[in-house]
Amino acid sequence: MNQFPIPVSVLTGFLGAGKTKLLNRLLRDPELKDTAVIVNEFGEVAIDHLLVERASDGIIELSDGCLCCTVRGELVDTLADLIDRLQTRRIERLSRVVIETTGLADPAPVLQSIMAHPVLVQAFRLDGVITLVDAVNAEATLDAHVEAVKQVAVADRLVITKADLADQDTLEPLKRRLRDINPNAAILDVRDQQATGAGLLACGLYDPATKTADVRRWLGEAASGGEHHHHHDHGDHHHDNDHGHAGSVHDERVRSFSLVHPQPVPYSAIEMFLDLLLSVHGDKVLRMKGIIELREDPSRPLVVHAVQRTLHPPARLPTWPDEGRGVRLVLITMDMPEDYVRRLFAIVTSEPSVDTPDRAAIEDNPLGIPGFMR
Ligand SMILES: Nc1nc2c(ncn2[C@@H]2O[C@H](COP(=O)(O)OP(=O)(O)OP(=O)(O)O)[C@@H](O)[C@H]2O)c(=O)[nH]1
Repeated sequence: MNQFPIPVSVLTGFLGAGKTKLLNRLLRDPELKDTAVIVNEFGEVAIDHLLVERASDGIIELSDGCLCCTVRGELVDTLADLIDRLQTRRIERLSRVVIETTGLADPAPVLQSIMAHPVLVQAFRLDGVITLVDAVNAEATLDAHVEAVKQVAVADRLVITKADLADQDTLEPLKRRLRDINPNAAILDVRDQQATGAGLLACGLYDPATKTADVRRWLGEAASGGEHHHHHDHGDHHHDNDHGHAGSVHDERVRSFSLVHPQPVPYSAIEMFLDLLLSVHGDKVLRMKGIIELREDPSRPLVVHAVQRTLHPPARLPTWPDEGRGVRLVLITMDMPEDYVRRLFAIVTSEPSVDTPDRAAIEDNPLGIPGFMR
């Protein structure tokens, strides 16, 4: 019997970053047996022989257009078709799906099309986003294209390619810039030993077998509890390296911050927070992940995970991955009024805060929170 839900990895990265080359290598990895790869063909980008050879094994290529827009419907059909093939035994087993997006794509709509689909969400779970960053061109690409910044911001893993071609002095500043945009993603070099199929693709947001370490990693500093962590607060933060890579105007729009509450909360409070946050400012939430101690069932943490407006069905972990308890949320946002988010969080977790209405008042009138309509 096939195991559901099937993990889906999204492989992204700007034009020519090396997605196809990496995918071809990974497909030779025995750990990626029974993996289906969905590649969108765009323009003249050809699929390597290896992919073509494996086509009879259930690899499905999208025929035209860009995944994020015109092929979006087709991606959903393709995933539905995979499930149909499994059920009719035309495919024996499917252990993972990898979606390679076009270089120009904003990955969020791709993720959303899976997570928001009522049927697909039962069969698939988003396992993670792997973003390739071309060491030679990344700085210029990040300066010029907000899509590239978003690709970095939503990643669970950042994989640097073409370091063999790059001036070695540029690598450290590039890594610093990536860490500034996305402090919680692991950064690897594509030549690293651990850049294997499992090492790269299995991000394990929910899988009880692997997720422990990952929950710690993606929670980053929030996992150590207590202190709010706040990136990009200091205007000169980008200027403190020797090479003057100041980060582009796009970088500045991306913020990563944590919300921490030391106590368990009722499910209704978390539900209200997420509802209000995602309905009003959902398109500014590039990514949100969190682990929550529920008052109703404190021994099994709730893992929540959202991409823009879409909240993935929350999962329960059998045990806590570390010492931390309470609520820890990490948000990666673009153009988000952070103050609003903090106030909303303080209200629903009923922390007293100057100038904010209390929770009962919010339940009566959510429009009463300052910043709600921004
Ligand atoms: N030297 C070197 N070349 C690389 C590396 N990764 C990719 N390349 C080369 O870069 C070119 C582009 O690689 P692809 O794998 O086609 O890139 P892609 O991201 O799939 O490109 P698009 O589909 O156009 O977005 C190819 O010629 C690769 O051989 C690397 O780490 N080192």
